[in-house]
Amino acid sequence: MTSPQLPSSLTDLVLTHIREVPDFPEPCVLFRDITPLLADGKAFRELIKGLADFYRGRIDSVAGLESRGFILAAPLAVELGIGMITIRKAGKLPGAVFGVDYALEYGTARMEVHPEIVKDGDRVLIIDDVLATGGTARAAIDLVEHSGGEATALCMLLELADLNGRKKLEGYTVDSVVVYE
Ligand SMILES: O=P(O)(O)OC[C@H]1O[C@H](OP(=O)(O)OP(=O)(O)O)[C@H](O)[C@@H]1O
Ligand SMILES: Nc1ncnc2[nH]cnc12
Repeated sequence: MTSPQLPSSLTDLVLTHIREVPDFPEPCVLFRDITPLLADGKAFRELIKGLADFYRGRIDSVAGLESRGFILAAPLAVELGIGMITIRKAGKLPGAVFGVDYALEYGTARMEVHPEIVKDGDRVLIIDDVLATGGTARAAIDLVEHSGGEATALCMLLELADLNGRKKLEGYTVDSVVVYE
């Protein structure tokens, strides 16, 4: 069975609201800045409503990845009337956490979750702004699954295809609103 495709109207909406900033945060990186999209209330609302229509009835909770993923996860969860799972960088969540270390382009990082927040068998949508090397998204899958949830789909606003992030996510549904080849 083929999985449903995000509507192309959402792709156009996002594409027209992204600002490209060369050499940020370091030389030779072309930074894709989502802040113009967030600042346009009509466009931001249209995006969240479009994503809600796409996932309605197929997921039980939305996992947002710190920090730009939070900006998308929270309104989407509210629009759908479901809960948001907060996946944070190391040392930010209080109490007992489960953590996963992962590789960045340079160095390593760690993401953490409160495992009891994820209900057994919950269909979880993982959402973030950018899929680059895929390390962050892969760590999020491991956190959700270790906590008893099902990583039903990953939604990425922007996918930087030349960094091959999808390779780390083989076997999972990855819905990217915009793919930069
Ligand atoms: O696919 P990867 O190579 O793992 O990279 C993608 C991650 O990088 C960015 O986050 P960043 O760590 O810059 O944090 P921020 O959201 O707090 O800016 C982006 O928001 C993704 O979470
Ligand atoms: N090129 C890029 N633009 C915006 N966010 C990013 N995160 C990782 N790479 C990025």
